[in-house]
Amino acid sequence: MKSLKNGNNLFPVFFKLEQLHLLIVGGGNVGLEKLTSVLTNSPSTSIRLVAKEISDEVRDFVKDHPNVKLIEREFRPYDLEDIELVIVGIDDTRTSELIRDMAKVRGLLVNVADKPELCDFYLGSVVKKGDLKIAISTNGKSPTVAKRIKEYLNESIPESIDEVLQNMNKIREKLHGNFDFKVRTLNSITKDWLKK
Ligand SMILES: C[C@@]1(CC(=O)O)C2=NC(=C\c3[nH]c(c(CCC(=O)O)c3CC(=O)O)Cc3[nH]c(c(CC(=O)O)c3CCC(=O)O)/C=C3\N/C(=C\2)[C@@H](CCC(=O)O)[C@]3(C)CC(=O)O)/[C@H]1CCC(=O)O
Ligand SMILES: NC(=O)c1ccc[n+]([C@@H]2O[C@H](COP(=O)([O-])OP(=O)(O)OC[C@H]3O[C@@H](n4cnc5c(N)ncnc54)[C@H](O)[C@@H]3O)[C@@H](O)[C@H]2O)c1
Repeated sequence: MKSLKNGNNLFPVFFKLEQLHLLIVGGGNVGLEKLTSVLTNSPSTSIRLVAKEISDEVRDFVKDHPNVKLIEREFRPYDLEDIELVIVGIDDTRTSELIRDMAKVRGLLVNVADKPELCDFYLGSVVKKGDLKIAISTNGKSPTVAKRIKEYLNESIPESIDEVLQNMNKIREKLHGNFDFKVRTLNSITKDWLKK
């Protein structure tokens, strides 16, 4: 059996994307897919979307999002100005590589959709229940399996998990005493959860 150590070495983080500036290049199927993923999670993210042709579906999807600026023309290097993250989803690998190189010179983080070798980060499959969010990665091995695990978790985690989170948060805020005491109390309240 392959050593588990050689598995997924990606480091998961949760970006406060609504505080960052995102450039999306491409306004077709893939552009729409990535835009959907971003706006579903972080609806008020500042997004500049540049594409030679922007589909009606993309236009329709962003019509209630004044934070998304659509620019219908070819990508130009100055599109990278004041940007922190870049997602490229165009039907032109050579140009994708050029955009990636220009972005790297500026120290930006880049995802070229469906081109793992050009990515600094991958998008994950996401489960959301109120304040709970779980992001799934298969290390690029099978996005389809990531989607299936998302569906499985969506069905098996009850919506009421958010109530639990809100209640725990209230208790957490009311607890006085030193750090050790708080940690011990919160652990003891939750210790039998999964045994029920
Ligand atoms: C999670 C999700 C997020 C999102 O995109 O929003 C996502 N892909 C999703 C779906 C999906 N994508 C593809 C299919 C068709 C079936 C198939 O090919 O398997 C399906 C399934 C479907 O749509 O049903 C095509 C595909 N995707 C990549 C390649 C290239 C390659 O593997 O070499 C190809 C082949 C292109 C070709 O053939 O030309 C690569 C990547 N896709 C990733 C993310 C990153 C790794 C995530 C991970 O570690 O699992 C990574 C590495 C980079 C990135 O794009 O960020 C989203 C889940 C939606 C959900 O949750 O419902
Ligand atoms: N559609 C899918 O589900 C899918 C699945 C797997 C892989 N892919 C691959 O992903 C890539 C994109 O696919 P798609 O379906 O989104 O294509 P698409 O034709 O729907 O969209 C491509 C977009 O890129 C834009 N574009 C091209 N060159 C540009 C440039 N220089 N500057 C700005 N915009 C530019 C086009 O105007 C268009 O908006 C392709 O390489 C495709 O093979 C797509």
